Formats: sequence, C-alpha cells, structure tokens
Amino acid sequence: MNVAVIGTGSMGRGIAHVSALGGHSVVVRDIEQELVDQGLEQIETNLEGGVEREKISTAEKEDALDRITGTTSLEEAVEDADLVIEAVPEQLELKKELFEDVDELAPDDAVVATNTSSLSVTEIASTLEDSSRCLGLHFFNPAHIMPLVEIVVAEQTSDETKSFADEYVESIEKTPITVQDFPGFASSRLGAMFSLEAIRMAQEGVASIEDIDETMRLGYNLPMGPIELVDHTGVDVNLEVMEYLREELGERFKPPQLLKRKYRAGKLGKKTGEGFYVWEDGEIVGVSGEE
Ligand SMILES: NC(=O)c1ccc[n+]([C@@H]2O[C@H](COP(=O)([O-])OP(=O)(O)OC[C@H]3O[C@@H](n4cnc5c(N)ncnc54)[C@H](O)[C@@H]3O)[C@@H](O)[C@H]2O)c1
Repeated sequence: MNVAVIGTGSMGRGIAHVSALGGHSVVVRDIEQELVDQGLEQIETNLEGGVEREKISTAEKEDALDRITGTTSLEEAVEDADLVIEAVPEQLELKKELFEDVDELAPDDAVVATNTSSLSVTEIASTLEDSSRCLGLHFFNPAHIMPLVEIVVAEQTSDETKSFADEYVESIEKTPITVQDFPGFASSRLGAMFSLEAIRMAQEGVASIEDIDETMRLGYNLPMGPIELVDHTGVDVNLEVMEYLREELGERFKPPQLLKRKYRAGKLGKKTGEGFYVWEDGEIVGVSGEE
C-alpha cells in the first residue's frame, strides 16, 4: 500500500520507518526541506541500529530505505496514498487545516489517520467530507520500537475503515488495541495522570525526581519513571496534552508549575538535551539544575 506520513518529527519518522519495513511505499512530508532531510537521515540511522541489534538484515534495511521518499509538497505526498497518517504538532487547528487540504488532494477513498495523543479524533474527522474514512492511529515513542498502536474509533469511523486499520497495524507487526474516542484514549489519560502527580510530588519536595522515578521503576516494575517519560516524550507535548485533558476532563489534569517552567525555559527534554534531566547522546547524564 502507499502510505503518506505528514510530519517528520519524533513520531513521523518512526511511523515511516515501520511502514517501510512492513513492505509499504512511503512518502514523508514536512514543511521545510531541511526537516525532511533530517527525518530521512534519522530513519537511516535507526534502521542501521536495527541491523546492529540484529533485528533486521542489511538487505531489509536497504529495501526499506528504497521504499521511502521525502517531499515538502503535500500534494506529492498524498496524491496516490491509500493511507495518510498525520503526525504534525498537537494543535487542533493545525490538524484540522491539514485535514482540509488532505481532503482536497488525496484520493477520495484513502483512509486518513491522525496520530494525536489526546485530541478529539471525532472533531478532526469532521473536517473531511467523508469522515467515515478517518480514525486515530496512536503510535508510541519511539514508534520504530514500541509495540503498541491504539486504534481510536471516532463517532463517524466506518467498520471498513476500522478493518483497514487492523490490517495495516498487523502488516507492520505491531499490537493493536481498540479504544473509543474519549479524551486521552486509554494511554495518554492514564500516562498523564502518573506524570502529573509525579511532577507535583517533586514540586512539593516529597522526594527527588530521581527517587520518584526509581520508585516506579523498582516498585511497580515500569521500564521508565513517569518524570523521565516526560523528558523522553517532550515537555512541550506533555504540556499540550495536559492542558487539553484539563479542558475536557477537569482540574485534576492541571499542568504543574514546574512543568510550565521547563517549557518556558525551552528545556523540552531529551530532544533539546535538557528537561528534568540532562541528556547526552540519548542517555541521562544528570539532573537539570544540579552540578
Ligand atoms: N512525542 C511523543 O511521544 C508522541 C507520542 C504519540 C503521539 N504523539 C503525537 O504525534 C504528533 C507529532 O508529535 P511529535 O512528537 O512527532 O512532534 P514533533 O514536533 O517532533 O514533529 C512534528 C513535525 O511536524 C512538522 N509539521 C508542522 N506542520 C506541518 C505541516 N503542515 N505539514 C507537515 N509537517 C508539519 C514539524 O515541522 C515537525 O517536524 C502529535 O500529535 C503528538 O501528540 C507524540
């Protein structure tokens, strides 16, 4: 199938990677050539990592790379698409505008999916003339490694669209769970609650951020603590999600001041080298603000 991935940030590049490995032809689109190139380079590096870890062969890596092209033209990206997956920033208006353009430029029967972490898929879908072909495909970060995809069924999603999504998720060897379109789905709602409370606890001085994370790793057997997870997924992305959940579900999702402070300082986590922790080459090397 032809897959168009819109946005080559943290998520788009992983979605393109797994789609190409799944045998699909992939076009990635971003707004500037430099961003497209960065995305393609990172996909190559990640595929190379897969070869080094003996997850894939060199031939599989090369075949996958041959199946991916990049462009800044939305038209070029979607004109032959069977499936369009949107992975642009978590802003409702931006996604709705993009869907309007996709509606004009993509084939009428293409399935159009959003990778939103929390926004209303039903509202995004409503911008399409035929919104029955829309649903959420919620990947997890890093998308080329994490095995889960939440299939988010909007109010308008048809059974045919849902079956198409099931087949696609199977083709890329991920595990699907099906969730109805309620704010934060199953994952972001629970995940945000963990991270919110952990940051509030750090703010109140209950324990250090390292000890709070260690508690959840060792006491609850999580692979990563809830504050480290915020750095990993992006302070900005988490703040946007929490603000949306607060609006939709109430004050229990109010973002803590400490998170806002990190955001205002441009300390967005792993991607900027500093958030709650200090990062080097994708690893934690210290705690932000400590010598
Ligand atoms: N980061 C995560 O952990 C995570 C996990 C699951 C889902 N998501 C969701 O995935 C989406 C993308 O998140 P991300 O972390 O990859 O963001 P990101 O900021 O890393 O990447 C977004 C990319 O989209 C590009 N972009 C902006 N407008 C565009 C347009 N009109 N057309 C094409 N590209 C455009 C930006 O230039 C950027 O490269 C968001 O909805 C987010 O909530 C994120």
